[in-house]
Amino acid sequence: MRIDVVTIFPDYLAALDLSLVGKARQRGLLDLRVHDLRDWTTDRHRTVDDTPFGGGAGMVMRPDVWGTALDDVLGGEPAAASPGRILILPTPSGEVFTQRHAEELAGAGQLVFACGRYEGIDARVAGHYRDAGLDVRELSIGDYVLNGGEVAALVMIEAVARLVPGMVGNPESLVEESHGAAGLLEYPVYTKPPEWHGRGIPEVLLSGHHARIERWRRDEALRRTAARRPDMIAGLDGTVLDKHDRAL
Ligand SMILES: Nc1cc(-c2ccc3cc[nH]c3c2)n[nH]1
Repeated sequence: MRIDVVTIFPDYLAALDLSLVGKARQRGLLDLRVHDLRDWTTDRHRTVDDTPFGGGAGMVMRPDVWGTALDDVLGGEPAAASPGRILILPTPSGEVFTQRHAEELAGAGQLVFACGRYEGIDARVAGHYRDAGLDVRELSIGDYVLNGGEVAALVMIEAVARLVPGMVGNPESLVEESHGAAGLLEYPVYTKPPEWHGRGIPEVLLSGHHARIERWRRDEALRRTAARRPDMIAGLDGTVLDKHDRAL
């Protein structure tokens, strides 16, 4: 998979040289390229923004600079001729990014993240590439406002990259996870020491009885989800909950 990030703060993406994503890049599993938007400016001051039409505070990022950058990064091919390519615009006003998005994006051939700053990117940029037939997604990572798209891009890249085959050593660990296949939050986990600040371990986890352990974990996941994310319970399809679950 190829991932391109276009930003005026390329150093913000240095975290992608570390840990799993960094190793995947070294192993050639991930072709991740970070680009400085200012490399596509044409003036002495390397200007990327201007005042908003209609007035108001702040500045807006120019469509012409973004257009030349994205045309280059998309390889100059007509957008429609590039299936498996997705242009992602992090924005507080986008659809909220979820694990389902991560799973879908992990199957793409190329992801291009356009990280805005200031008051955002001129709205014509998204429209231009959408009308050219490209798959354009305006995505939020949550209902809070950041100062730019870079942190959102880091979040989405990590969530996607860890799903790319070969990224994590044990693919099993991708199955048992919060927001996993069962659509429930993760159960609580424990490790040594068996006692810590006078707090022990749930007895069932020391029993060696795997069926009981599995059931306890499922119950805890259900309890946690009902308490913290009742919206997720409402979203479960009827097949997920068995009669034991419903009795909780
Ligand atoms: N979920 C979320 C995204 C953002 C975001 C994304 C891009 C820009 C550009 C300027 N401010 C921005 C904020 N805030 N919160």
